[in-house]
Amino acid sequence: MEGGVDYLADERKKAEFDVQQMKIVWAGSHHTFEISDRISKLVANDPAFSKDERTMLPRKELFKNTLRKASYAWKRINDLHLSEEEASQLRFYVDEPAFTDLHWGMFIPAIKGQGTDEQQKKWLPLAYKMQIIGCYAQTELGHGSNVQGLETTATFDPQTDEFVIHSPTLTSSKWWPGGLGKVSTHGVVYARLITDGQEHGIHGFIVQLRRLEDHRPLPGIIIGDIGMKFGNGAYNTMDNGVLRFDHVRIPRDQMLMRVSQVTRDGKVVQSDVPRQLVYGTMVYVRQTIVQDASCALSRAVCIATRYSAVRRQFGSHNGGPETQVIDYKTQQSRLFPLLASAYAFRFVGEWLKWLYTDVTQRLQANDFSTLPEAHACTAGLKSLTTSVTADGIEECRKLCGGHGYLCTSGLPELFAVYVPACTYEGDNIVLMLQVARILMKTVSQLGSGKLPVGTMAYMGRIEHLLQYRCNVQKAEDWLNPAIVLEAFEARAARMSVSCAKKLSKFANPEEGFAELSADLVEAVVAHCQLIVVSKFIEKLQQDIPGKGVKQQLKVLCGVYYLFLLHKHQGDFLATSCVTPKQASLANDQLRVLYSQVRPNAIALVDAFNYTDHFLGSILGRYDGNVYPKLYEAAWKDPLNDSVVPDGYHQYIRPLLKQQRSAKL
Ligand SMILES: CCCCCCCCCCCCCCCCCC(=O)SCCNC(=O)CCNC(=O)[C@H](O)C(C)(C)COP(=O)(O)OP(=O)(O)OC[C@H]1O[C@@H](n2cnc3c(N)ncnc32)[C@H](O)[C@@H]1OP(=O)(O)O
Ligand SMILES: Cc1cc2nc3c(=O)[nH]c(=O)nc-3n(C[C@H](O)[C@H](O)[C@H](O)COP(=O)(O)OP(=O)(O)OC[C@H]3O[C@@H](n4cnc5c(N)ncnc54)[C@H](O)[C@@H]3O)c2cc1C
Repeated sequence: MEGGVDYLADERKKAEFDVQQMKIVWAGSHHTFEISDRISKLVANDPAFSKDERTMLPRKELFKNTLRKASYAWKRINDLHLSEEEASQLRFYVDEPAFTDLHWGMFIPAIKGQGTDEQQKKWLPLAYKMQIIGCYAQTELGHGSNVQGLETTATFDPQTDEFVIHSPTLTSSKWWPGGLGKVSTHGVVYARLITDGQEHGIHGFIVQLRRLEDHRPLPGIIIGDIGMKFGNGAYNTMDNGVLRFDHVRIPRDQMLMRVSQVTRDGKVVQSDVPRQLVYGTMVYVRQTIVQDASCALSRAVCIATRYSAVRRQFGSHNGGPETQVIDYKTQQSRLFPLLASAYAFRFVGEWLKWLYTDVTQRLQANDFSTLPEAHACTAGLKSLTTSVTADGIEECRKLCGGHGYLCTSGLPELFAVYVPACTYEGDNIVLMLQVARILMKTVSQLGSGKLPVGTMAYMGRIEHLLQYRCNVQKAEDWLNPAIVLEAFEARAARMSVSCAKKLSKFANPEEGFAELSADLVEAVVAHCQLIVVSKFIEKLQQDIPGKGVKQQLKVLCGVYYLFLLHKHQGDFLATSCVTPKQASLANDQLRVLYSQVRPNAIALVDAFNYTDHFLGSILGRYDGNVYPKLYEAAWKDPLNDSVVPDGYHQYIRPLLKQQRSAKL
């Protein structure tokens, strides 16, 4: 068989819904669809943004190429007078981690969130025009998760009205900040504030790192790249850096002073905003990471789904074509839950963006009441969605068999770029434990008359949820969203209450928390899955136009929650939320839903509207023309530049000769 063009054309004819309308649902609105469609094509059609050789370039060339692309992207953004939204879409579709991610994604938000109006006025215009380039320098060699444990010091010198930034130990060296190693001129540096010999916790400081004239480090600053990271190409386009300070002086007004101020005489004055706002940039980025999870997962799923329709293996009858691997039930049971998860994460990401916007507006009006909810949701959902996505990309690689292991499948690089999302912006377990603390606090306050709010509101019905009995009697009952929601609520509530009961037996609550932390993480997973399920169900209550679109989303929603129910049936059974019979009925219904996804699978991934450039995968090509393109690409590998490889005369020939003479 030559290529698979016909298979995908046939597949597209099977779709039972309006794909164009689904594209709009996926994008979020007509407006965002129009922008992302236009900008993704602009990037795809510009050879300057080609990614073809990325996995083959040595680090120095790779990095220089990233600089070239970033600078060209900036030129295009200015030449075309792109809006902020269009510019960020352009950077997204260029699809190459770069210092610009940290400049726009963390340095600017840190100044916006933690700087006073005056500081914003001074620094933001420079940053917006990229007259300075910034990074977010928090993590150190010795501490990342434990932010309170950071060792860099910022000591106020009242004589000169300056802070002295210093790295007192090797472990206090800043280590990991993206964009720091080779590019940033400035950084928001997190350090321990000391005035008059007293410590006042961790604060952010704007520190110039390199001279604007010749890019050399300023006196007292040692700076460099931390070295190669996992995978070819992948995150090695980023200059994650190391930074040490030897008594570097900065003016007092370069401490970000929205949360606390240091006066001319060295007094620390707390403003009325909570100190947790120092962590605000992380909350913002965690929220964007949840949105990004649906992008990364949908990309892998798009590749694996298209290839599964092209690939045939076994099952030929009377010389007819073999079976498309997508028709194997095992393939469907691994692939379709990931497809459903991509949609689920899209909608929960949309909701989280709304929540974050709402919290930001409240903060501006000095209403801090929803900050704990924002922290819990961003931390929990960041952990859940990145873990599922990282595992999901690897599963998609396996779903593509041997060819998935080739760099030209796009999957190895996608995995290597994506997998640190489980670590950066908060290690997933550390963040889950943050949510666990909030859950336990909520449970402990249940009798006090203080009603839980937001995503914890279901805990307010604890008596009912503890007595709940699921009344599913036949498989189709599992299509009822009210039944499903209650089952997920009861499971999450019972797991939390069970942890709280065990905790209460410890004389020392901290000891108990440490001892039970693995169980607590499981309760948090149940709570976060409930959030995702409930936001998917809420989405279905909206008016969704387009023939068959809502119906397809209903099917995907069912796949999402029934797959979770099946995978975690141990939880549901152990907490007596469902009986073994009901769990078995759920699985029967899940199989029915898989067969409803099957004819629509290709159209459902087409709805992501990804260009071949963005997908970067021969297996995931829109036209399905896989084999000729794989064959063609092999010959482009530098190893095939010559028929006889370099090293033949030195290593192969002597070996063969030796074996020949041994025979003789
Ligand atoms: C279509 C769309 C596409 C979009 C595309 C966009 C693309 C996106 C891609 C993004 C790429 C990003 C590139 C990578 C960047 C990586 C950057 C980093 O890693 S940078 C480095 C990232 N580094 C990390 O993430 C470090 C992780 N570690 C931490 O965050 C903290 O150390 C800690 C939270 C674990 C503990 O902190 P500690 O101080 O010991 O705190 P305690 O436990 O004692 O709690 C005290 C109280 O505070 C509360 N609270 C806590 N946090 C927050 C918060 N954020 N807020 C509010 N509240 C918070 C807590 O609940 C408690 O409340 P209460 O009980 O008193 O009421
Ligand atoms: C690609 C990449 C980019 C990054 N970019 C930046 C950046 O731009 N700026 C920046 O400042 N930082 C950056 N970081 C650093 C990143 O934020 C930290 O690595 C991250 O927060 C995890 O911290 P850690 O390395 O200290 O992990 P550790 O906390 O040392 O984790 C090690 C292990 O210990 C476990 N563990 C730790 N604490 C606990 C606990 N209390 N209970 C149970 N288990 C625990 C963790 O689960 C993990 O398994 C980046 C990191 C990466 C990988």
